[in-house]
Order: sequence, then structure tokens, then C-alpha cells
Amino acid sequence: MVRPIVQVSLKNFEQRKQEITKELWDAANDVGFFYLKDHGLTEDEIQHMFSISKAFFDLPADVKGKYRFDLKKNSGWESGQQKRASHNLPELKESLQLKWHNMEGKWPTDEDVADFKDFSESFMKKCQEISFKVLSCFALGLGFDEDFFTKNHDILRPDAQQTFRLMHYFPVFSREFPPGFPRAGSHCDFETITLLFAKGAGLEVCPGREATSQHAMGDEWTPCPAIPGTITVNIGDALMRWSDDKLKSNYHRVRMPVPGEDQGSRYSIAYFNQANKSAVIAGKEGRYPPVTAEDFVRESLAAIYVKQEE
Ligand SMILES: O=C(O)CCC(=O)C(=O)O
Ligand SMILES: [Fe+2]
Repeated sequence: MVRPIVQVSLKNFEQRKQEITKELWDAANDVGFFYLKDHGLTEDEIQHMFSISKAFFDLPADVKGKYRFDLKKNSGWESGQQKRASHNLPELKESLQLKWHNMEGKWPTDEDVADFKDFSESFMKKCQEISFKVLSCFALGLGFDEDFFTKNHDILRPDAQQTFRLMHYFPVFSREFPPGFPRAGSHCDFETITLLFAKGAGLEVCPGREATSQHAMGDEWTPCPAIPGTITVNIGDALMRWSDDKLKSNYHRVRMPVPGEDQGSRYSIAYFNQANKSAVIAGKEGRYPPVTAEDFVRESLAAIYVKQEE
């Protein structure tokens, strides 16, 4: 069943918090995806972030290789190392994961891309502020204190696990793929919420995880194209667990471009919110055993990376 993906405005957030909470709750309870508008990031800021992301990916491989991905730190540059359980093949893309801490040697220097770290951190900060607004609404809806998630997603603490991921999907000009072969395989995100920036069409959502087959293979997909001026937001497995399954982490994928669509590179940017390592993910109703966010992330990460050569 194709279900609409709603747009939620954060305008006058403090005055409209109750109304916004209701809108976010309804969206998160069903499709698990929604668009945010009036969120505070300007189009110029978003486009500049895309341009420095592209500048990084345009660097020669040996320069990017200085920032090689480290699974223990979940930071750095990888190419073709992420796989999805749905097809168990490496994705045709490269990505750079950036964190708030523990980033020694992994931030691209200003010589490689001018102003990369300073601009990225200011962008991440804004993503975090937007995320806190959304998370405070979910905290209220779940019967926690309003600042419940703000406290356990503290980016000032060295055990913060938020990840800012820049992605570059390789061009697919004159390449042949088996029918249905995805650009990004069907998966659910494993964190609390994701803020996603992309351009154009490609992202598809399978609403109703409870009603789908494993990895939503063969099920109906709802297009979730990027809408200029909005941020696409989705619920991840950690928040689904924290909400005793009330808020839905649903399957999504990026399909290959169809004839007539741009066959060149696709760029996207995701800010993955994750709780501090020591935070304990435990729903009010106790549907699942409590687990620390550190264990939860470690197990989830192990499943998505192709083993690195030593
Ligand atoms: O690139 C996209 O648009 C989606 C990426 C995504 O879903 C992910 O990295 O978790
Ligand atoms: Fe995702």
C-alpha cells in the first residue's frame, strides 16, 4: 500500500510544540519517514555542504586513502566496503564518516578541501539542533521528560556516537544491472533518527515493516524523492526499540535511475543520531531487554561492513 509521506513544519517550534508532536508522532507511527520544512538550515548552507562533499570525493584515491575507514572508530573514507544484508554485495559507492570525537587523522585537512572541518562541524551542529527538536517531541509522546534524548545524545561527551556520512554513488552510464538491482540495498537504519539530504529521486520507502517480508523484497515501494527546502527524516531501529515498537524503523533503498533520469554520480548526506555509548536503550513497557547504545551500535555496524584488508 502506498502511503503519503507528510511534510511537517518546525515554524514557531516552541509555541506549536504540541501540534508538531502530534504530526511527527502520526508520521513516525506509520510510514516512519517524513519531511521537515522551516527547519532552520538555509538552501545555501545545504548546497555548500554538497559542494565540499563533492570536492572531497573528487580528490585522487591516494589522497582520500590518508583518511581510510577505521571500523573501531566508525570514521574515515571507504569505497565499496559497505554492504546491505538484503543482497549481501558491496554498494557501488564511496562514503566518508565523520564524528564529533576520536577523529585523529580522519578530518580532511584545509589543504585537501578548504574549510572542510569548520564548515562540516557547523553544519553538524545545526543538524543536531534540528534533531533535538524532533527528539524532544518523541520524548514527550513516549512519556519521557522532554530533555530525555537531549541528555543521552550529548555531543560534548567523548562517547558520543553521532555519525555524519557523506555519500557518493558512482555513475551508472552504460552499465547493465540485473532487474531490481538497487543503488543502495533495502535496509533499516539502526540509530535513533536520521536526517537525510539528497538531490532528485531515487529513495524509496516500504511503509509498514510489520507487514513486509524480510528486507521488503517484492513488496510495494513508495517513492520518497528529495523535496527542495526540506530534510527527509526517518526513524531508526534504536528509537523503534526505545518506543517498544510504537515508532517504526522501516525498510528503504535507493533504486537505480530509470532511462531519461541522470545516470551520473548521486550525492547524499546523512546525519545519523545515535545515543551516547553508555546510554541504555530500554522502552517504558519493557518489550525488549535493555541494551547499551554501545553494544547496539557495535552489533549493527559489524553487519554492514565488508571485512577490511589489514
Ligand atoms: O543515499 C540515500 O539517499 C539514502 C542513504 C541511506 O539510506 C543510508 O545511508 O542509510
Ligand atoms: Fe538508510
